[in-house]
Amino acid sequence: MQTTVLRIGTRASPLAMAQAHEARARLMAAHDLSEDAFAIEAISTSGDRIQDRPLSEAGGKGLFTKELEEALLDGRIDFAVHSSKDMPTALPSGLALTAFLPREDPRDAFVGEAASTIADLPHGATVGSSSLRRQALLLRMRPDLNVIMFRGNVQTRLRKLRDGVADGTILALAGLKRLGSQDVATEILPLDLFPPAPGQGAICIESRIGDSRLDEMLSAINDAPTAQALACERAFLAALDGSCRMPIAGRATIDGGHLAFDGTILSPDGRQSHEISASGPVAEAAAIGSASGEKLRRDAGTGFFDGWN
Ligand SMILES: NCc1[nH]cc(CCC(=O)O)c1CC(=O)O
Repeated sequence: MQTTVLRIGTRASPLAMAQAHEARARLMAAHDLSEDAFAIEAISTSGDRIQDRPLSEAGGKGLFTKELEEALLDGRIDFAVHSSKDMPTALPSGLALTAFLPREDPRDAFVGEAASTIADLPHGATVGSSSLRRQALLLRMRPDLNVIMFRGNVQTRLRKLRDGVADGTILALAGLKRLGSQDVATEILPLDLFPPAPGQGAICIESRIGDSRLDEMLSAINDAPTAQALACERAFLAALDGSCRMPIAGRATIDGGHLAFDGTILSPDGRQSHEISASGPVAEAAAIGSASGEKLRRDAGTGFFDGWN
């Protein structure tokens, strides 16, 4: 008989709940457990509450994770389920990312009202996105576009589109798929034109360091290639001091024991960019990521990073 209930912490948005359910389903399958073995605790975060300004101004990524991490450190939950893309590179001491689920499609999708593709949007059309990366990539493709801030969860953004607030928006295909809403995508954006954010499409689990019984359970659902790719992407971000304050794209792929990484940094207007491609053995995933970040930092020069804030 199951005696201890594992408490899963998650944000309350429909996408976050879908991710928590996926993590629970994988744990149930791996360990032959029933739903009763888990309790899902939905926790509201500052990132969910702040809707009136870009998160890059309000304090960045940690806004989606702070309250979950406090619950972990207080022992109110046993592990938290996150979108890796939302995770800061530095975690509070005592916590670690202990498992990654197999990565979903990392591509971005365009959801168009006025046209079904970015290329077909009328001159000067309005596209909503609060992501600095998506804003810069949009402007690189179409400098004529009027890019406006668009906050809120996936449903909120889709409602704003229907209300005519913008002619289109960009969302992660992974999120749309997890919500069963991939049909709203009118164009799947190619990786070379629209390189994804580090971590995009990968769900991660954060827990207390040293919880060995939990670590053993989680190791059964950890996807090694996703974990290796994320070690590289997060090291890249850390080397660039990756906050939400500049447009950064980065993606690693794993083929057996080999890792290939592509990274891009852009100016917010999309006019300037620096790119890197690197590869090597997966055992060096983090080293490849940080060397790539440092190389881009040198290529761009310090002015590149200071000029936009
Ligand atoms: N900041 C919101 C967020 N964090 C992760 C995803 C998508 C899902 C994923 O990347 O796994 C989204 C929504 C979006 O970008 O459309």
